Amino acid sequence: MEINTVCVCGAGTMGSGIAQVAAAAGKSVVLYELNGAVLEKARAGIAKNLQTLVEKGKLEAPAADHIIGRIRFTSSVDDCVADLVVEAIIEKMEAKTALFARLAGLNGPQTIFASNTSSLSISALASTLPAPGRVAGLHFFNPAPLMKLVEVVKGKDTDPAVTEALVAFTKAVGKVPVVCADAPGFIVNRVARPYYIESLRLAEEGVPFETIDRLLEAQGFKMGPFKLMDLIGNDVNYAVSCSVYEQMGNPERLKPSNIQKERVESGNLGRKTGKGYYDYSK
Ligand SMILES: CC(=O)CC(=O)SCCNC(=O)CCNC(=O)[C@H](O)C(C)(C)COP(=O)(O)OP(=O)(O)OC[C@H]1O[C@@H](n2cnc3c(N)ncnc32)[C@H](O)[C@@H]1OP(=O)(O)O
Repeated sequence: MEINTVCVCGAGTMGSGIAQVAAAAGKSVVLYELNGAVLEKARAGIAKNLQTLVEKGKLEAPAADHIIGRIRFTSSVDDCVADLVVEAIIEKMEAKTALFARLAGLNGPQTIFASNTSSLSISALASTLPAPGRVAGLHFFNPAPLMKLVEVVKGKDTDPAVTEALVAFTKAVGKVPVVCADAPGFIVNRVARPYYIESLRLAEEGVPFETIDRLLEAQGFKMGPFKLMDLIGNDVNYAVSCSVYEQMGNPERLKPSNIQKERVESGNLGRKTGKGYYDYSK
């Protein structure tokens, strides 16, 4: 079950990063996004990332051209035919199931349907499709071109051959796969939840978020929790917080914070909107 062609659905931060990673590894990629402005931003972002690598001497200019040339940017769902479909659209189950149902009708029986969801149940997503055995999780981390880990999530019906194919694909694109069970937040988001939630509690109690970030970075964390939430996107992080909280039975210790909710409602989503906990507009 070799994966040579990849369709990435959703050209936001994660989708464009995954498309870049797959194209850089020689795969033929379709990047599908309905919103033309988002698609254009993705094209410009990938071109800029590749240009930066060229300027640093890490990539030859012709190789950069080949990488971006391997990505077909499209707003037409009819182009979404591939060996592997990876969805990285909005973190809502109904949107994901509707997309996969549509794409199942376009693709052949061998196509693998993978979700980059951070926390939604892969088994629940698969159960709505005609071939649940072809569905799995393929969870990249932000920024996808840099972060090595990928969680390969087995749903209750995922065919073992599909898991194997995704492990091989992950390695082929230069990442490190970890196969995990379909549990709330999988591994990383389950373990990381208290990093955010407890930091938000401290902020609610009046500790400045800059101080919390500074202290944790001084302890060796690459990014303090507030900088990291701004990188991930406060909308994404809040959706994951709510999803893990609900799936774990609403324990007080995992209750999402109003501070997160307020950031989402005010549109201060982090780096991608120019403002979150910090201001990136300057
Ligand atoms: C919500 C979910 O389900 C999943 C998630 O995504 S959880 C979040 C997971 N991500 C993390 O935990 C990220 C933690 N942070 C880090 O690892 C690092 O801070 C970082 C890699 C993002 C940046 O590294 P840094 O050393 O702090 O900063 P910086 O010096 O600016 O960057 C280091 C290199 O990365 C590159 N880089 C930084 N951001 C980049 C991006 N978005 N895309 C591509 N390259 C990037 C820089 O150009 C630089 O390259 P050189 O070494 O060639 O100069």
